[in-house]
Amino acid sequence: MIYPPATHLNPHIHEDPLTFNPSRWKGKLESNRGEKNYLVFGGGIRYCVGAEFSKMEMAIFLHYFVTKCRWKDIKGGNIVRSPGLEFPDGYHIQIMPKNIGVL
Ligand code: HEM
Repeated sequence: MIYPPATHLNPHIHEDPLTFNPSRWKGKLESNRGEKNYLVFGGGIRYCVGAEFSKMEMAIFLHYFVTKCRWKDIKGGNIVRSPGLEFPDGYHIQIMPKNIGVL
């Protein structure tokens, strides 16, 4: 049984692993078949068939979200890693179009 956080959150493998830094992957994940230190989509012959679709979908979503919207924390947002990522109190945000003020 593989325990992905053992590598994903290991500071000897990934510098400052809890910092949001998408640029850390630049030039490192070229095979698109997974590698032993990046197991988000599994690896080897059982590598996720939806990996490229999911990455494209997330990139499109994030692009529109940050260019068209603003958001404000409302409540929650406490993170528990056990080993998956969980928000026990939820994470509520208010989303507004970028050109309209907060009501
Ligand atoms: C962020 C989204 C996704 C994540 C994190 C993810 C993660 C994974 C992981 C870790 C595996 C390997 C499981 C194992 O080794 O036992 C896997 C396999 C698989 N995933 Fe995904 N997946 C995602 C999205 C998708 C999507 C959108 C599809 C379909 C359109 C999909 C279809 C599959 C299939 C069919 C397998 C089995 C491949 C095989 O056994 O040959 N996944 N996924």
